Amino acid sequence: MGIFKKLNWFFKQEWKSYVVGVFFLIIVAILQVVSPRVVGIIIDEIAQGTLSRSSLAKWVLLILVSGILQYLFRYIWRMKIWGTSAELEKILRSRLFKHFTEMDATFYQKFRTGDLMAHATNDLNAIRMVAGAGILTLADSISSGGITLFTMFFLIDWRLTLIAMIPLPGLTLVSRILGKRMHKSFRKAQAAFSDLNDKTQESVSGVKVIKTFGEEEQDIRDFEARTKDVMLKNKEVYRTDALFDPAIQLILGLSYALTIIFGGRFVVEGSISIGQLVSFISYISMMTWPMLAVGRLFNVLERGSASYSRIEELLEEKSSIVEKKESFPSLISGNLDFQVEQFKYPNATEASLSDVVFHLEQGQTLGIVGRTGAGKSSIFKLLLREYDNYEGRILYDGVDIRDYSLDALLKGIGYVPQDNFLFSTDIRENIRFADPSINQEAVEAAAKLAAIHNDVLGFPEGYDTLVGERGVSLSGGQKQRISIARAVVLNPELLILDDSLSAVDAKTEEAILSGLKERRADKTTIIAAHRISSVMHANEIIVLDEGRIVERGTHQELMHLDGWYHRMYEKQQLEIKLEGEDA
Ligand SMILES: Nc1ncnc2c1ncn2[C@@H]1O[C@H](COP(=O)(O)OP(=O)(O)OP(=O)(O)O)[C@@H](O)[C@H]1O
Repeated sequence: MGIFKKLNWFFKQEWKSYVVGVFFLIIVAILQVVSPRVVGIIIDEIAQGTLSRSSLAKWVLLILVSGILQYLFRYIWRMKIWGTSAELEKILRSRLFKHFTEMDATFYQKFRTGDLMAHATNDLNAIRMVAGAGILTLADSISSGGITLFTMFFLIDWRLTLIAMIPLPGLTLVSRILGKRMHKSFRKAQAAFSDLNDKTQESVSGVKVIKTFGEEEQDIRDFEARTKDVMLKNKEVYRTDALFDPAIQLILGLSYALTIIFGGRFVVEGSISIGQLVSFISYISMMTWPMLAVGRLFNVLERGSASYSRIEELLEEKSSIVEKKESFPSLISGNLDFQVEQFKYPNATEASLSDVVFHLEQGQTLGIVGRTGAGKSSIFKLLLREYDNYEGRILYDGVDIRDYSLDALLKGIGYVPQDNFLFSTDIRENIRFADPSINQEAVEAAAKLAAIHNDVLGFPEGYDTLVGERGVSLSGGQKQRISIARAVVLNPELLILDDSLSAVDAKTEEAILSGLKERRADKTTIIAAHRISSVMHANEIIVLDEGRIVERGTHQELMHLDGWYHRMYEKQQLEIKLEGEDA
């Protein structure tokens, strides 16, 4: 029943609908006892020979009217209670989604996509059942069970009612034992479903890779193992579930037996009429539903409670990135000072950045090169405030980036990530993602700067062409250039290109870089690349190795150093020459 307490906030908010729903539910319960009593009266009138045509018509009409009213009122309470429960699912889903958008990188490393999706679908469904089926069965079993018992007690015979109730405490025992088992097994089943969801999500998005490596068989086997696990855990849930109804039937069976033994004796003794015994037996059969409902209620509540704790655990996760109460609201601008003494990813043992210090005047460009895993992307993650747990400071115009509001910081940065991502909409919307009110002229200017404009004109529907799963397939270079256009369209204070030119050819790269230089003369740009040609015109270039700056300077200075940079440059020049000869 704890789950009702947890959902109290919702019931308080929606009490009106529930009051109307429960009111009609009680009316239906009262109407339900009419027919068996009327049947009992008719039987007694037959036995006494007093039944007339007109009294029979009266009783039949009463049964009919009660039937029609039950039909109407059932409709009302179902609409009220079911409809309101859908509202709960909506509220929780919005809350969960908002929470997802506020979470940091650590959260997304800890919880996988499929798992989060399982929470947002299956678990919310189980909670909605509490507010719908749960409330309904609770109110229904109490009202119809209570009213039936009341009628049996006061209108038929109180002794027989007490005797028939003897087996009822068994119900509490059964519910308690099976309820506990249900909670445990349902939690396990939901966790297994999360796991399966993850697997499905990963396999579907990675299907091309799986096929290229001919690993379908292995993947199918893996999938089957997880499906089997979900099935076995759900079987356990159903096994517990299946034990409820027979246990209740057994308890009811005992009640019937006691009623027939003792009720028969009372009829013989003449303390009750035969008609009353018939009504009483009908009432016992009417108790079947409230009692089954109690079983179902526990089932629904235990499932809901298991799911609610899973959702609560997610909602309790806190983002480590918190905005200060009095944050600096103006957009970032000015000089950038990056002074990180040490940065370690949460749970990592080794530092990913050590003593990385650079100063960038407004309008300057910084180049970052280094082997893979050297720490280039880590610098960007700190600039974008994906992590706060570093020693040192990052200042924009002398103000720590942790003092800016997140909005002010992130709106000032145009970021092209390494694994660029396009949304399933048209090219125009992808480019003006940051602000849908940007006009076509600005979109085209950004596309020209990113050297994608001519490609777009070549597509069947130009800027209206859909991309993503249902649209055209774009080449890696085209995707990269649309991502660049998206980042430059607002002419941000800081532009970050994280290996964003890797899939474009040398000529296009040159066109993009010179365009950026011209357009962004008064803005700051950071370019990380494997190709030296992407960074050689930067005001300063840093060479990273294992998270440390090992060489720094302009292209000329680095060439004189005769270190990693120089060797890399020579090697890449040689490759270009060989490619040219091949061609
Ligand atoms: N989320 C993470 N948790 C723990 N360690 C991480 C995480 N992301 C990156 N690292 C580690 O931090 C180091 C630096 O990684 P980073 O992605 O910054 O390198 P990079 O220079 O951008 O490499 P590449 O050129 O291949 O993109 C690597 O050793 C990497 O294993």
